[in-house]
Amino acid sequence: MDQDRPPVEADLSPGQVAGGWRAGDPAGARKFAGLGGLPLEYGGTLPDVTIAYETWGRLNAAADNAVLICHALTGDAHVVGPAGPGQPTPGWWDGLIPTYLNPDDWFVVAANVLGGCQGSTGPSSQAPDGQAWGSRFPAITIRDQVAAEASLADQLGIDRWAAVIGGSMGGMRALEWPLLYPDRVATSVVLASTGYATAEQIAWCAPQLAAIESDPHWFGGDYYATGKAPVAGLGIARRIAHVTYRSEYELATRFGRDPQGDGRFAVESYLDHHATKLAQRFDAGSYVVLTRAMNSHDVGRDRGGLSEALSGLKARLVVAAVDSDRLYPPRLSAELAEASTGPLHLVKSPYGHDGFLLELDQVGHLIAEALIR
Ligand SMILES: CC(=O)SCCNC(=O)CCNC(=O)[C@H](O)C(C)(C)COP(=O)(O)OP(=O)(O)OC[C@H]1O[C@@H](n2cnc3c(N)ncnc32)[C@H](O)[C@@H]1OP(=O)(O)O
Ligand SMILES: N[C@@H](CCO)C(=O)O
Repeated sequence: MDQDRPPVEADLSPGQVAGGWRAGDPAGARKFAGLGGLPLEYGGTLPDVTIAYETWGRLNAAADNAVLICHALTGDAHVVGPAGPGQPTPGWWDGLIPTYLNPDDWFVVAANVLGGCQGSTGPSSQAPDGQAWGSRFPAITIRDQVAAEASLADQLGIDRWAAVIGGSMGGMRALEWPLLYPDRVATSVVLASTGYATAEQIAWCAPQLAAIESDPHWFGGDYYATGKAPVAGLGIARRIAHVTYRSEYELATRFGRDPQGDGRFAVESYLDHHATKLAQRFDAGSYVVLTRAMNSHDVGRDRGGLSEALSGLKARLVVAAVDSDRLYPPRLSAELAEASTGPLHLVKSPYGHDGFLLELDQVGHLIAEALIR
């Protein structure tokens, strides 16, 4: 089998989850906050919630220099790196700190999202009975994820964020923050995101969920104790998703119809590579839970619709779209800008949705400008 193709079976060592971090792994720069029970939007309370986070800089005496960075679907708290012993990996937004967010000025916080697999409570975490939550992990929403971040902010002594910044799923949280907590956010920066998951976004997620859930090693979500993991299904999900993260133009000009010696088109090999990489670092259960949370996203829910929800927004909203983004097309960001009566910023990029991660100079300048008080 080609080494870039995820194996059909992943044999795991005892206690290991394919991808993802587990208690006992080196924490590196990560810190952990025990939040206790978290009431959930759909009802019930998730007990013993832990949120993993990293910080850069210091909270000033006025506690008015705190900035929250919200990661996207497969990101984590490690925005930039390396950041210390046991943390050799680069971050997913390397260069943002200190170039555009100087820790001499700002206290920057990034948390692994609720439902994730990089130290925060998710389906691979232990439930009170000592077994992994697995299929028992409750359905969560973007609002639940923001509520967990608010509880973390309480623990850190942050009453109000100078800015909450995020792209894609992180942008959903950056948008929900000032709606759930109007007095706790000065500025929200929402990148390559939307006010609600559209039919097409939900549609792209459907085959991804089906791929994972039909993997013979999924076991209804309770694979954690089996010694196997649904890496084939997760890899298929990533291949589908990754095409939506890039533009047709980029794929055409970068890969064309180039064949490889092994019979694959270059673009097939590229997708295989990303599938393998994700399966090595991410938990399929978290992928499912977080995908469903994104599908639930609708800031207009129980608030009279999008325009009504945004009409009373107290925070300043900075909205930016990537001009070549086919997953979160600029028209969705334009709706946000219009409803909040602000401008729509366009990031110029050939890369598509991932442009919010790759066009660091444009995005960094936007963030730095948004932070000018
Ligand atoms: C260290 C960590 O894992 S931290 C991870 C934390 N989370 C995240 O990063 C999530 C957000 N990140 C992402 O979504 C993506 O990684 C992005 C947006 C940063 C990727 O953006 P890009 O820099 O454009 O990478 P790109 O899509 O071109 O992929 C490059 C990889 O494809 C490989 N590749 C390129 N062409 C081919 C090909 N024809 N066949 C096989 N592999 C290929 C490259 O060798 C490279 O491999 P590497 O990443 O193992 O070094
Ligand atoms: N490449 C990003 C895209 C999701 O918006 C991620 O994997 O998190």
